[in-house]
Amino acid sequence: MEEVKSIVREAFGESSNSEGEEEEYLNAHSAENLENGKRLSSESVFGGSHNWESITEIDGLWLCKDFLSTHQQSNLLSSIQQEGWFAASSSNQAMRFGDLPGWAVELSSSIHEVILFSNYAAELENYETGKEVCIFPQDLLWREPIFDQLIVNMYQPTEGICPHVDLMRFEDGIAIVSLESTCVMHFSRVENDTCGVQDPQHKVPVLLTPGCLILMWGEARYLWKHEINRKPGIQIWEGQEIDQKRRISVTLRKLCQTE
Ligand SMILES: O=C(O)CCC(=O)C(=O)O
Ligand SMILES: [Fe+2]
Repeated sequence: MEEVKSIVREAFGESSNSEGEEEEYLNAHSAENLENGKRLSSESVFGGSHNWESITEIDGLWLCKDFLSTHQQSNLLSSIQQEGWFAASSSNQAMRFGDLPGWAVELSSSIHEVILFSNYAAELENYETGKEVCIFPQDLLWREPIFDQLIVNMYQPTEGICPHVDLMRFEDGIAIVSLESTCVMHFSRVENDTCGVQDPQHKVPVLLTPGCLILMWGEARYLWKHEINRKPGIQIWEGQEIDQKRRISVTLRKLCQTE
């Protein structure tokens, strides 16, 4: 708890409030509602309020549906468009390593800030309820830079991505921002011969809505494959098939250090 407070102080400056007032202020502004470790609300000093959902079956998988406002989504889309990466119809993916475009650096900072506040809210909840909740581990949050690799994917309505675990040349801690078409991402456990009891067909669906952010770390990053199958008949949510349109995703990762 003290450690988190000192991190928040380091990032946002020393509060002139007394200890009690500071606690009261943060309680009022950052922690609201946690049901069985599944939902968490936090309001940052930047005025944004964010709701997080943990996918209970998968450790290290968090979804923030309201990460980007409609306005922020259109700004992000126009920054991507201005890169001119998708001007040729043959091109549907762009990758950058090291120095990322300004808008991607800003996006990374805003992911960092939102997690920082939400982790703080989670710590307050942990403190009060005795439950352990962590949206993104501190060592990943404070690495420098937080992300140094970017992939922007543009998918036409029936296109998606096959089941995979992201390459081991990337560190733990992956963030994906989803834009345009809503879709369902499915997670399936990496096959493991030593635990043959698991149903190989079992898939965990996660609804990605425009402007949402997903975080994958730990088990979610290493022990689960993720995929998006947008072929007819697969994109079903609550019994309804979701109409598929063009979709753009922004994936941020950190390359492993090579010595
Ligand atoms: O488009 C997405 O949301 C997923 C992208 C992805 O999984 C990847 O690039 O490794
Ligand atoms: Fe991936």
